[in-house]
Amino acid sequence: MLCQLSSELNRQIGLLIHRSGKVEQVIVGSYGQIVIPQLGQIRSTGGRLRGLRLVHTHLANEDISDEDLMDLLFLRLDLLSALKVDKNGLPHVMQTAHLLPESREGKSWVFLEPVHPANQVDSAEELIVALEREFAQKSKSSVVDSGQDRAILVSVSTEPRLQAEESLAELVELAASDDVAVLDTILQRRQKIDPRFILGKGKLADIMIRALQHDANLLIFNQELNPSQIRSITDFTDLRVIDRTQLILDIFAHRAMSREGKLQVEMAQLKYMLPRLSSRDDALSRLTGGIGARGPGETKLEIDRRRINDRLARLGRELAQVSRERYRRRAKRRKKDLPVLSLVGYTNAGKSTLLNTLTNSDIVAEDKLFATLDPTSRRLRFPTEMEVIITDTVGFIRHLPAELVQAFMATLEELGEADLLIHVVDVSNPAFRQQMKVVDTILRELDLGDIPVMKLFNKVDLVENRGEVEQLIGDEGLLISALQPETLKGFLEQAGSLIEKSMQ
Ligand SMILES: Nc1nc2c(ncn2[C@@H]2O[C@H](COP(=O)(O)OP(=O)(O)OP(=O)(O)O)[C@@H](O)[C@H]2O)c(=O)[nH]1
Ligand SMILES: [Mg+2]
Repeated sequence: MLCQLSSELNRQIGLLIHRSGKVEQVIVGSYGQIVIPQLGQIRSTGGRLRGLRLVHTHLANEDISDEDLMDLLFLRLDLLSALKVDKNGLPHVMQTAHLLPESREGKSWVFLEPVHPANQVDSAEELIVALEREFAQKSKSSVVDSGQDRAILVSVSTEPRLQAEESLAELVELAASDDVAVLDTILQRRQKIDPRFILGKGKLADIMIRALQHDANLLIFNQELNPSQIRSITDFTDLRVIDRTQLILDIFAHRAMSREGKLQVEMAQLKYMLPRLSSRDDALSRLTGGIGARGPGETKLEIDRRRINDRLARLGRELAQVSRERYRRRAKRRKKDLPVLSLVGYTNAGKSTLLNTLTNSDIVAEDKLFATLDPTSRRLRFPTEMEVIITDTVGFIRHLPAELVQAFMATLEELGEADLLIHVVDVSNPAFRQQMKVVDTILRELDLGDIPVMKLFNKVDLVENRGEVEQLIGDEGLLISALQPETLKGFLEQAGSLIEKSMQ
């Protein structure tokens, strides 16, 4: 009957069929194609596939087309069948394609043997159940914790390859630091970045396939996305989409311990959200699911601009209060007139570890980016009996979100009181030169150019060719390992005499 009607109308007709057998939609197309309407509301089975299969007619004896396959892919249809109609309006042959849990020869779909509908003996329902099971098995092995976000990281870059790769590697670390399971990374280098989708539709389709095969629920982009980009990519892929800034903000939201830190992070999150509120729609509500939703997230849907602005004003006042308190504490410390030595450096360079080793302390130091958010101070006694205050600070990172720079300005301002800055560098990181540049730039921006800086090249125990590194560094700084106290002697001597000089 489908074929007959289709033939009489001279238009393709399609049926979207639920697994229960119920026909969900009848779609009437043109002679050459049908357009499937938005399926948002129909999703019901909760599996990896959509729970709908499409059976539609082809009038010109054409095979399943690329457009058909795109529908199969993007709508995650259970099956897609094309029913060829002959000149008399009778069914002629049926072609069927379905998605694969694992790509074969670069293809993520496969065709079944074409059959005449009258000879169709295989059960579509059974095939779909088997497919679902395979998808589930394929992704089960890598599921660590069902509550964990499972992400594919995407970087579209105009930078040279090496730099783009390093930057993506850093995104992987950021994600891991936020307890996100990284399933796959995609790096694309382009001359120009697509303003709507960031990357080409073909590549986006590729990402879709991988997301489906890995059972990912999140896409993390290495560049900042504007609200409409988030929306178009979300609509296109049906995945939650966030950018690097949101990821960093989320890490900060997790880590902030002190009242001041918490206030600062909330402020940064709200500031980031504010311009993105203009398109009050799905794009935002999707953000409430996980990353990007912590901190001020829960009531996001009802919050309007004014309430955010009110909240920001209040946070500003509270922060001012907290900084006054901190200032008083600092003044007290100053009275004792102990010299201050501040550790600065790229995140994960080993600042906290060094402070621990030097002062026999036990502050948090771990292999995560932004382990330290709240500044910590300790007393340190030099072999010469001189006593100083040593402070640990939040680590720096390239493209530090502007909102965060502002938020942490107050904490970083304290660096202005340091008598000596210790720039800790992770020399075992291939990107250490670039990381140093980032730190230098931020120090300049903070107007700390006048304070003497001493460079410590840390983690030398991880370096394979020590001689080479020694040559590379020359007298730029000292090679140390924060884990090996015996390597710190030279540092203590130099720092001691530098401070004594500066005190005279
Ligand atoms: N092998 C080795 N590992 C080190 C050394 N110094 C630090 N680490 C490790 O590097 C990781 C990061 O150290 P942290 O002290 O937390 O680094 P940080 O600079 O305070 O980092 P943030 O607070 O995130 O900015 C930890 O896992 C440390 O154990 C070192 O000299 N050698
Ligand atoms: Mg630290």
